[in-house]
Amino acid sequence: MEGVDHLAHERNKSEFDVDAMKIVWAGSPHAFDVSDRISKLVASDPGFRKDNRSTLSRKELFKNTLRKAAYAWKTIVDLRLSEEEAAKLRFYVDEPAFTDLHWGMFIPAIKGQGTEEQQQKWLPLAYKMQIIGCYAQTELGHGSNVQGLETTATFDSQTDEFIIHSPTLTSSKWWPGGLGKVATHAIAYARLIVGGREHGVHGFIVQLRSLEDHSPLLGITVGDIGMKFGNGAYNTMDNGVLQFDHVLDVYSIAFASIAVMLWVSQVTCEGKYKQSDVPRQLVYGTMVYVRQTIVADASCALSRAVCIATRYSAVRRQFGSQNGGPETQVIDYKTQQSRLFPLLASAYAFRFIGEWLKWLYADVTQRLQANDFSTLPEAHACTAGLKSLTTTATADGIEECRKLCGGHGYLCSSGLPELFAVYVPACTYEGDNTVLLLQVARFLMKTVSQLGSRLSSKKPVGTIAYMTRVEHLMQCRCGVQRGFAELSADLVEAAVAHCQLIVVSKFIEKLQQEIPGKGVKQQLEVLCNIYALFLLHKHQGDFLSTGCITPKHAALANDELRSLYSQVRPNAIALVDAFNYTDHYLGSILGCYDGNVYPKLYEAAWKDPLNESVVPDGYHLYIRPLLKQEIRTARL
Ligand SMILES: CCCCCCCCCCCCCCCCCCCCC/C=C/C(=O)SCCNC(=O)CCNC(=O)[C@H](O)C(C)(C)COP(=O)(O)OP(=O)(O)OC[C@H]1O[C@@H](n2cnc3c(N)ncnc32)[C@H](O)[C@@H]1OP(=O)(O)O
Ligand SMILES: Cc1cc2nc3c(=O)[nH]c(=O)nc-3n(C[C@H](O)[C@H](O)[C@H](O)COP(=O)(O)OP(=O)(O)OC[C@H]3O[C@@H](n4cnc5c(N)ncnc54)[C@H](O)[C@@H]3O)c2cc1C
Repeated sequence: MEGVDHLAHERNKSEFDVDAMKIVWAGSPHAFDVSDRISKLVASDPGFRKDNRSTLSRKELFKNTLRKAAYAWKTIVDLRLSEEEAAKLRFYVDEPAFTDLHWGMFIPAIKGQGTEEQQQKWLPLAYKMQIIGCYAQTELGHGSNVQGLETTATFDSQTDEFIIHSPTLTSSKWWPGGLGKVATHAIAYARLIVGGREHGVHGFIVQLRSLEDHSPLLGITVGDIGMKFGNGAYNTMDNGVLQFDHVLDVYSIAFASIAVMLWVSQVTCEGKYKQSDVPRQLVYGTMVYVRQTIVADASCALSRAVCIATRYSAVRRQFGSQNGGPETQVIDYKTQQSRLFPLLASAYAFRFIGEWLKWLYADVTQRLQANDFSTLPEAHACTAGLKSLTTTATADGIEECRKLCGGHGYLCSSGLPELFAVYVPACTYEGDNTVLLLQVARFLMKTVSQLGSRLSSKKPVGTIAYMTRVEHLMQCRCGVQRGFAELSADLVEAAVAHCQLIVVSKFIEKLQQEIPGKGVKQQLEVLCNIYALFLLHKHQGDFLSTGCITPKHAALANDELRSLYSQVRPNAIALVDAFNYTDHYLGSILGCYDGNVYPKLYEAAWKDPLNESVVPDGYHLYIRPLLKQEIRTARL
């Protein structure tokens, strides 16, 4: 039944203006227009086909990614796309590639930490992709503990150059995306040594490969670190290993073009190190920037999984047939709703927290430029904490969506296994999620310790303003200061609660704005209430044990949740349509717009390479001898 909309009856039930909700989701009419146009452009171009990823070998997969990146770049140049349109094109191409690190970390690192002179030298080349960069921080032995990195950068006052060296196996750079096979340059992080003294970890721009024939420069050993989790998935990326060797050959390094990122500190020609008066934490600035983009991306990945699971739940029927009539749509089961609708609410909540964090980041950047560093600790805590919260919830949410789709969710053609495999490293990269929560906990404890302190006249503001209203924090401040490590598991829970408070309060603030479109605000209110009450329900033990609510409140919250799920039910399909995803982007038979799932699943199965022949390769060697009881004599 090609061309029939199997979900039309669901769409007819909706009680709000879907087109207006699409604008809310996109952020503005302009953002919607760009997103809509570029998504259709990508979907209609066979050059961006992606349905064969899970069956390609690593080499074929990687070559295909190189082709797509070159094709994407040609499209961007030929169509003279703006930066906003180019970023959307990358988003809808939907394939991790070296270009992400070039545009997402290498360029921002130079913009954020390089001197004006360095920016003038490197940015024009990088913008035209005449050099391709990566971000080489993590080593085999250390990722989280950045101050523990072992690579050294020793200033040689004779030649005015830095000699970069990997002194041990564990100091090999390990993981940087784009490094393995593509990057010509890296921002490499190394301990700066000047005149025999160490001055902590700094970033250096290092050329890795020849711009003529792509061979590694002298003293540089570089390659890919190998296959990662899942088929296709993140294996389109060449995460790499890199060693610098200068030990007996200073010229090898002199050959390379190396420059320290000097915004935070300076090394004079006479070989003197000068720390400038900006906080040294600004060396970590690129991570703050990327964490903020990761939060904005979480809602995209979660909404995609939720869209697939919601549409399929409306198509799928099991049990409950009355008098030979149709069986029950699984979306009508209360258990299905109680698993699915909080995820739908989370997708919207994360969308709005992403928007707010973008604003916070722009605000702190503006202040830094005016030498106002006062909000940096809060910005660090918010980006770290929200990155941790949203990526954990999204990875778990994608897996829950797979289960919500039953057996068919386990097929690659559902799109969910690959989405999970691509997404789940977000819980680790840009800071392990627990390590990041410990940073939030540290920030909270510091704030608590300053509450009521005679030495500090500062009142907590922004996301920690509520602390002045929490009386018992005043009593517990001394104990926590002494026992941080001992209490760290509990403090991580407190950090999550703090971040959830930010998400809920920013969702509520969003609803205080004018939101046009019939019924749109009402739908968002329902989702906001689901998000908050679901948390209360899930953590009711904590709320009850701390006396924040009574058992009666807990029961009422649960009743209210059930009623809210019923209100979402008729609008569920329209709420996921509002994401405005093309079938190409969703990459899922279960989530296709028209809901025509079964014929598509059946057809896709026959396209599997195993079905190219009726009798499989290997029959004569392994199956027939087994059947004929000849296995003992067969040569396996
Ligand atoms: C196809 C063609 C397309 C063309 C397109 C055109 C344009 C399109 C654009 C497309 C863009 C693409 C977008 C893609 C997006 C990017 C993709 C993302 C891919 C991700 C790849 C992954 C990369 C990485 O993983 S990089 C490595 C990241 N590593 C980490 O995160 C390490 C984690 N560790 C740390 O951050 C720290 O070291 C930490 C915080 C754990 C250290 O703790 P510590 O021991 O306490 O450290 P210390 O140094 O002593 O700290 C002292 C002090 O400083 C505070 N602190 C720490 N960090 C920060 C910070 N970041 N900011 C501010 N303050 C900080 C810390 O709290 C201490 O404070 P006090 O307690 O007050 O002293
Ligand atoms: C797909 C992918 C892409 C990546 N891309 C890049 C890149 O482009 N550039 C780059 O430089 N790096 C990159 N990385 C590396 C990434 O940033 C690190 O893996 C990450 O920061 C985690 O560090 P780690 O591996 O050292 O983990 P570890 O710190 O070794 O973590 C192991 C375990 O120890 C726990 N742990 C660690 N420290 C503490 C502590 N203080 N207290 C309590 N528990 C602790 C963690 O919670 C975790 O459970 C990438 C990683 C992945 C997976």
